[in-house]
Amino acid sequence: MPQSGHSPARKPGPNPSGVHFLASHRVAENLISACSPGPADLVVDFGAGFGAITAPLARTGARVIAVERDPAFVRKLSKRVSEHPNVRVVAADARSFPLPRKDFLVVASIPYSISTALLRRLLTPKMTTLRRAALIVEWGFAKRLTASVPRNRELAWWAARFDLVLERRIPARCFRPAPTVDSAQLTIRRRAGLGRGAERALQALLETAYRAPGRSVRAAVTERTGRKPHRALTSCGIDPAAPAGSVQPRQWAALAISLNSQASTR
Ligand SMILES: C[S@@+](CC[C@H](N)C(=O)[O-])C[C@H]1O[C@@H](n2cnc3c(N)ncnc32)[C@H](O)[C@@H]1O
Repeated sequence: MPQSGHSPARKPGPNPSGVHFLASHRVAENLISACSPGPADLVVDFGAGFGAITAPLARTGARVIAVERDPAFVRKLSKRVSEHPNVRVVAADARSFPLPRKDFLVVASIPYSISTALLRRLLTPKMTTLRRAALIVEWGFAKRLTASVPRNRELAWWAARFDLVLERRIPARCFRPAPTVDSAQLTIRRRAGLGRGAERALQALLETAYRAPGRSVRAAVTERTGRKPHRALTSCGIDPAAPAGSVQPRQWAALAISLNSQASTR
């Protein structure tokens, strides 16, 4: 996270301008324990820098991929973790680095500037293999992501399929140099029970709902399914007369599961 800008032309050094390194072991440990990685896990650290997170991750025995774009940091980090064969340092851009095809975790303090792009890569695809993530992100960004009612369809899609939790505030003083704003620890876990069919139902529901978020959820679901949804809505705790844009992500997830199971038993 904390990075107010990244010029590809800047000179590497111990403290390149605009990059804020995590300087708190406790914050790194909290982040790692939110995912509890072990030797059976694959963990990706995006924007690994000098390894404030990669180094303690290495000691968990998990297989670690540390992705870092700056060649000078890549060299230093490779040296630092050279005694850990479970760590691979990759010189790459986190926005295009190929994500693992098998189940993986992410533990990272990601640059502010790529937060949205990275979350889009991790949370948008239907076929994502991300199981869990613990991220340090900018405080305001974490608040928007975890709002009880998502502000748009993309956030609703992420928050309905993944449980997004703002765990704690991380004061700016935990970084060197300190950024101007605080950060947050965000944890991300896949919701159980949303299979392929329910995900398709969810996508269709959100498309319809967010086309006219002020319209009642009853009207949106009726349009989508062609059926009267009263019982399905109330059993998921949704007021049928409420605006479609006011439904909470976990309610959308429950509704998609319910509508999908009704469709498959008819
Ligand atoms: C905020 S620092 C965090 C460094 C380290 N994880 C820490 O906590 O101290 C962000 C790091 O991400 C790297 N970075 C910035 N943009 C990147 C990108 N698109 N892909 C990969 N790394 C990037 C920067 O070079 C920097 O090392």
